Amino acid sequence: MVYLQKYLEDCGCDPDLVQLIRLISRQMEPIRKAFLDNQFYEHTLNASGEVQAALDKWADAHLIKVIGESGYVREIASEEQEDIIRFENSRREYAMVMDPLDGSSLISTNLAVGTIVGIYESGGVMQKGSNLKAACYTLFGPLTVLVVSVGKGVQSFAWDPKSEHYYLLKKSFDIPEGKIYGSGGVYKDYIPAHEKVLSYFDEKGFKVRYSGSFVADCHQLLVYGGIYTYPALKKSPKGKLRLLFEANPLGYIITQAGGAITDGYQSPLDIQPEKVHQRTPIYIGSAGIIKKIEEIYREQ
Ligand SMILES: O=P(O)(O)OC[C@H]1O[C@](O)(COP(=O)(O)O)[C@@H](O)[C@@H]1O
Ligand SMILES: [Mg+2]
Ligand SMILES: [Mg+2]
Repeated sequence: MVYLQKYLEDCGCDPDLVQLIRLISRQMEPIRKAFLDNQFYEHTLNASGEVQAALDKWADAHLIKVIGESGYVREIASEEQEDIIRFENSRREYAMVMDPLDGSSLISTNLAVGTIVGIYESGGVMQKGSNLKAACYTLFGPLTVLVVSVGKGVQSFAWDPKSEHYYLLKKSFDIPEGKIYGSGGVYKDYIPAHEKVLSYFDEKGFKVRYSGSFVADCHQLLVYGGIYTYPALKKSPKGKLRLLFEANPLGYIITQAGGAITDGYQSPLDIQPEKVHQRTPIYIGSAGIIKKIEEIYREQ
C-alpha cells in the first residue's frame, strides 16, 4: 500500500507542502466525527448571505485553528469568513482558500458532502486559479476519500481508520466524454444560452445526476465524465458558486484529470479575482462537452 505522505514525497513536493497537505487531510476524521453533534442550522449568515450550518462553522473554526498554528500558511480565505485571515508568525508563504463544508444543505440528509482546499505557494489568496500549486477535496461518503493534485495528474486516497493512514486508491484519472449532467437553478430562471445547452444534452441523450453537493457531483465526473453546472441565472448573472473556494480548486483538479471548466466564455481559472466572495457561473467536466458549451454561448 502506498500512503499519502510517501506518494507526495515521491512526487518531489516541497517537504512543507507535503506536511501541509497531510495536516489538512488529517482534519477530515475530526470533521467527520463532528457531523453527529452538528446537524442543526445556525441563525447566522456567511459572507455570501447564506444561512450557516453548525458544521460549516465547526469545520471552518477547526481548520483555521489547526492550519493557523502549523506555521506553514500566511493567509487563509474561507467561504465562512468575511475577510482574509493573516498569520503574521507564519514561517512559510503558502496561501490557502477553502470551502470548509461544501454541500451544507445535505448534512441532514446524510448524502455525500466534502471539504475543498486550494493552495498557492506564495503571493496571497487573491490570485488566478491557474496559479494554484495544489488543490484537494475530501468526500465524506461510505469511505472518506481524499482527491489531490500537486500538478502531476490527480490521485485519490482512502482513509483507513485501522492503520490511521490515507492509502492510494487510484493513481491517475482521465475524464472520459461522459453522458451525465447536473444543473443547479430552476428552469424559469435559466438564460437562453443555458436552455440551449440543456437542449443539447437532451438531444445527445444525457442522463441527469444532481445531488446538491458540488464536490460529490463533480467527483463522479472523474469516473463517468459529463458535466456539472451552476449557470448564470436571470436574477443572478454570476450564478451561485464562489470563484476562490469552489470553482478554482475543483477546476484545477478536473483540468489536471484532462477535463475542463468554463463560465460559458472563458475558464474561471484565468479570472483575476477582485472580491474574496465573488461568484462565477460554472460548467465543469469533460473537455469535449465544455468546448461545445462555449460554442453554444458564442452563437448567442
Ligand atoms: O441547493 P442548490 O441551489 O441546488 O445548490 C446546491 C449547490 O450549492 C452548494 O451547496 C454550495 O456550496 P455550500 O454548501 O458550500 O454553500 C453546492 O455544493 C451545491 O452544488
Ligand atoms: Mg460550497
Ligand atoms: Mg460551504
